[in-house]
Amino acid sequence: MRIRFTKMQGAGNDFVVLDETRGRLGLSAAQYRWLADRHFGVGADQILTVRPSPAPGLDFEYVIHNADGGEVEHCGNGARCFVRYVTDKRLTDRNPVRVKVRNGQISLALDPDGRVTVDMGAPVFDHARVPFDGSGLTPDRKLAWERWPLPLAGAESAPVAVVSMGNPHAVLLVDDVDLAPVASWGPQIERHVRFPARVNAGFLQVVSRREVRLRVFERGVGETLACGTGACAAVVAGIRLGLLDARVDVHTRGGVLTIAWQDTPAHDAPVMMTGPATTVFEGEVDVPDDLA
Ligand SMILES: N[C@H](CCC[C@H](N)C(=O)O)C(=O)O
Repeated sequence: MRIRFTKMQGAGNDFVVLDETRGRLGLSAAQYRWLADRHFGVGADQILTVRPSPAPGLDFEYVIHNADGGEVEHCGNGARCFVRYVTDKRLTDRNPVRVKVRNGQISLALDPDGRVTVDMGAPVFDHARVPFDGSGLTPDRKLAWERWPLPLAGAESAPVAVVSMGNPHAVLLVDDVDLAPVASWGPQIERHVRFPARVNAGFLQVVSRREVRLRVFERGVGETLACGTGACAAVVAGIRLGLLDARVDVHTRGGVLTIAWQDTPAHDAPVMMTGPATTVFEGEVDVPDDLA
């Protein structure tokens, strides 16, 4: 099947963007995997699909597939590229743009300086909705909020803060992200039995109350250069742990994201994320129809 696509990136998290506003492509999980494959296909961390509005008051539907072909609930860096795409392609003249994601809706705005600000919605801490199974574990409460000692291979346990941004995140504090056990702990945490839907694993280094460094081993992908929802989850966790102020610059390996969250007694304020969104190239490709 010959398809047109647009290659984009937000802080180095890269995407193949597909336009289904004039009809569905009907791609399979194997075809999404092929598109994301950096050797046999185009290459991307996620595949983003633009679909027409599913309901009044919404402008588009935003569908996300990880490189492993699985559909997921949310992608923050992808949301910024989404609004850049629909604006540059003149699919809308609205700003902000309201889009439906799997678990709700979000608002995306193009800023005058060319960056993009996304209302990422409120974080979720209810373990059943992450989902996370903390049964039988005793949380560590040395800081202002709880961290759960996730049993890993050997005698190790990873003290994780658990938060959902629509998609699940486990956030660990590390002294230096460059020395963090991302390659060894990342896969163990991603597929840990206590995260029944798997999880994105964030390694957070607090530089100051307004500056952090972050690496994320993403569910369904592996380590990416940046993770937007991971940056939101890490800052929210850092604020609840009492370590961060309400507005934080997150230094990722692919660029800087600015996250703002005003914590309240109900912890239900929306998280605002600002960062770059860039079109790299346009292309056409023949996607094999006979993939296993
Ligand atoms: N790997 C994530 C989806 C993409 C998130 C990330 N690329 C972002 O910018 O938020 C998951 O399985 O929940």
